[in-house]
Amino acid sequence: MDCMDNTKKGVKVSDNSEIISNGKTETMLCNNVKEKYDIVGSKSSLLLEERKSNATFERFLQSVISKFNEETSDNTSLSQLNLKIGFIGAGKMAQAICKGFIISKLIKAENVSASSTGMNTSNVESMKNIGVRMANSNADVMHSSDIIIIAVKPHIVSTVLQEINCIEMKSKLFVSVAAGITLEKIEELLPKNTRAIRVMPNTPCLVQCGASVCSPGSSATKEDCDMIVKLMSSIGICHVAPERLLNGVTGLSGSGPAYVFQMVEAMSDGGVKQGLPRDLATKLAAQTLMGAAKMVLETGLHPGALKDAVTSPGGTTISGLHELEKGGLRAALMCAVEAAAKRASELSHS
Ligand SMILES: NC(=O)C1=CN([C@@H]2O[C@H](COP(=O)(O)OP(=O)(O)OC[C@H]3O[C@@H](n4cnc5c(N)ncnc54)[C@H](OP(=O)(O)O)[C@@H]3O)[C@@H](O)[C@H]2O)C=CC1
Ligand SMILES: O=C(O)[C@@H]1CCC=N1
Repeated sequence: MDCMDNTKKGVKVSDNSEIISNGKTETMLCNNVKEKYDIVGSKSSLLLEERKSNATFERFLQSVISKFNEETSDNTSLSQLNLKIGFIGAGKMAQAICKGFIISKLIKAENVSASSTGMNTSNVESMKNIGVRMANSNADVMHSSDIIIIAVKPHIVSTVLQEINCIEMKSKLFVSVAAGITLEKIEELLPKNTRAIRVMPNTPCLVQCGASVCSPGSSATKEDCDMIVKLMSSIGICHVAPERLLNGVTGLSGSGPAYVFQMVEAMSDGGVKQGLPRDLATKLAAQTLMGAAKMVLETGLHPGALKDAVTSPGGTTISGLHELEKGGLRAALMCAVEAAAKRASELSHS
């Protein structure tokens, strides 16, 4: 979606599968309007000039500012709800979401509980350190929460849902982040008409830069979906999409951080081979990836156009790009998304 277009609001999964965001400005890394102004106004101004007049730029800034104000008041009203959130599973994804919510100040740590097997004491300690109450059982989490986030491995989901099925859950909203586990399966394992939503998040939720997509179940209301979009948007971006796209989302943004971590590691290795100290090489690699990603999001320009702007005729970059082509980087990334999506689909049938 073009970042100039901040006028779309509301959440819906339309019949023709159009995906509409919550209207939040799609600049994950900038929660601060001043920062947005600085970034758009300086670093990428040359690129912006190619496609935007000053008047358009002003409109863009205005929309960013009003969006920021709207988001702030939205978050305030949501935090006033004093929502009680429970995590069944206290591992990597639960911690990323949970810490993200607490850092965003949308949810108070004292309103969060979590359960786990208890065997991984570092998970327990990590949750306790951020002020989350570790419950004695999954049932305890259920009783003390309005929204229950299922964050166990996919093959454990059935066991957990069967275990808690006996509890009164009319007033509860279920959110599953488990890869591949369909809403049909989740709804089948819960009492009829239970409100459920599937979300595919990613670990950068921890640093408010998550990319999430959610699909509402058959009994979830628009209000339920809006609430989850708002919650997940407090820790990144969140779109609503038909469930049939979720395996693809899993292959792209769910698993994607791992692909990028490998790229950072490999680029850092390249720097070290050129004699750079490891710390500096890793920092430069990560900052370069972040900066490039931010330019895609902030300018709305095609990544190919941004690539061309780095690449001087007969210069250094084209030599590097040629090597990436020879190594099949683009095909490898496409295959990675495809393979991970296929695996998500297998999980739904296992
Ligand atoms: N990691 C990621 O990047 C992403 C993960 N997901 C999904 O999130 C889910 C969790 O993955 P992840 O956080 O990586 O996995 P982890 O292994 O880190 O966490 C799983 C958690 O479930 C707990 N657990 C296991 N059995 C039970 C049980 N019977 N009752 C309660 N808790 C239990 C574990 O307990 P203990 O702490 O004792 O081991 C652990 O805390 C998966 O379904 C995955 O598909 C989705 C998007 C991204
Ligand atoms: O690897 C996995 O199965 C999970 C789901 C998406 C990211 N991690």
